[in-house]
Amino acid sequence: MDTVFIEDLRIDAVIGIYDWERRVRQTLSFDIEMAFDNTVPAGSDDIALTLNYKDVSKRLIGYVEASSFGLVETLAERCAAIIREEFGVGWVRLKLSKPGAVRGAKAVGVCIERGTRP
Ligand SMILES: Nc1nc2c(c(=O)[nH]1)N=C([C@H](O)[C@@H](O)CO)CN2
Repeated sequence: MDTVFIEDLRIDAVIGIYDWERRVRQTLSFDIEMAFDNTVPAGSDDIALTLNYKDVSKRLIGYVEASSFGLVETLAERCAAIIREEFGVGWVRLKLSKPGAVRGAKAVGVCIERGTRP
């Protein structure tokens, strides 16, 4: 299975369940793997035939910056749905990390897989 990936995409957002978290923006990190047949664009060297990681990144940046969910689970689910529905991706693995949220841990968060692997 081929993939297109986005690693450590950092986006600031309002996220969290505590009162103080509703008043600040925190940096989140996204690691994303998306199933895609890369032989098609490779055969023509045509950007239009790719799953364009810049387009996906820009869409997520806009969405996440405007979001204000309590749970990382909710945000991860919405982002996975955008990738699948708007970019025609059949399978996605999305890890959403909240760096520094827990003392002693480098990061905490969730990893979800949605859709069917080709
Ligand atoms: N499974 C989760 N656990 C926790 C979350 C979360 O979104 N999902 N959030 C928090 C707080 O917002 C935390 O990040 C503040 O440090 C706690 N646990």
